[in-house]
Amino acid sequence: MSATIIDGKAFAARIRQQVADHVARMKADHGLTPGLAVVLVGEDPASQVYVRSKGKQTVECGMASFEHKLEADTSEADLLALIDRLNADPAVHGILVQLPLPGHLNSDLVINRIDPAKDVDGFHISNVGLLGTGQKAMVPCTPLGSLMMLRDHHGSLSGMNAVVVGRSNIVGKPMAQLLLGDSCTVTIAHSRTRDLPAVCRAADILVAAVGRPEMIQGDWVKPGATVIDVGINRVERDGKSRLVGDVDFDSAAAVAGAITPVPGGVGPMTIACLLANTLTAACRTHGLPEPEGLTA
Ligand SMILES: Nc1nc2c(c(=O)[nH]1)N[C@@H](CN(C=O)c1ccc(C(=O)N[C@@H](CCC(=O)O)C(=O)O)cc1)CN2
Repeated sequence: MSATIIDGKAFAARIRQQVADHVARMKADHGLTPGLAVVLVGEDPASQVYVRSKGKQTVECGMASFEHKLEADTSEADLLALIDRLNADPAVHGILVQLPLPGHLNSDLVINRIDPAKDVDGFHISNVGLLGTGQKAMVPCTPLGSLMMLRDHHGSLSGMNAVVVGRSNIVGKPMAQLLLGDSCTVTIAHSRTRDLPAVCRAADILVAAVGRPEMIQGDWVKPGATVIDVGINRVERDGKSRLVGDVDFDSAAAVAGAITPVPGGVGPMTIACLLANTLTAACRTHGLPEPEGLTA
């Protein structure tokens, strides 16, 4: 292995410390405590773990955490009514509805009910449009965390060839917009892209967000490229359950210049950026200066 390992766990800890320091100053100087409301519908085990972590890390940063756990058969009307209450609550600066939602609920309708100023996931159509037009937006947490790691590693990304494999609204599309905003030449590739290995081999920055375990092989990676692996896939190996990314780590790390591991890469940055977005939302709501280095 020759690649530098980009340590998302350590990076996320630094972000959380920056958030905690800023929150402490906000309390002391303005008597304000940022608040994050997280809504979980149903009992998906992975979602329960993520929501617990979000609540714990929110409190550890000195912010207020409001958890709303609803039954799996909650009606759309009841969920929308809860969002309306959170939109109107001045103690709540950020609202997040944990995804995926149970099948009977329309995720687009639910997300677009959130006040865009409190949409700390950056999934509301207004924030999608603001990001796409290069305006100040709430930015989705996983792409924001990936961008922070890339900026930290490279300094400027200007002029680099970036390939994003995956076209989801949550990761692939906003990641491409952010890289374009940093003046990369961006290609969005996907499962139907012709000669996907050759497209990937042209990338100085390769972002894998395709949701297929270890699909991207070492011989798809340009020597010296930076590989950001957004995939989190649980697979069975030798009778044990393990997490792997969308990149075949060992073969890619032998070729890449830098690579994020799974676990311990992009994943921890997702929650750290959620905390940063909650702080940013609170600052914007109260007309205070935004935290430096924690926004796109
Ligand atoms: N409303 C949202 N729903 C979902 C999002 C999101 O950003 N907003 N993202 C994912 C889940 N997610 C946060 O919600 C998330 C996923 C993974 C991690 C993480 O730290 N992963 C660790 C491994 C954890 C493990 O052992 O299982 C890692 O990669 O090191 C944090 C948050 C879907 N839903």
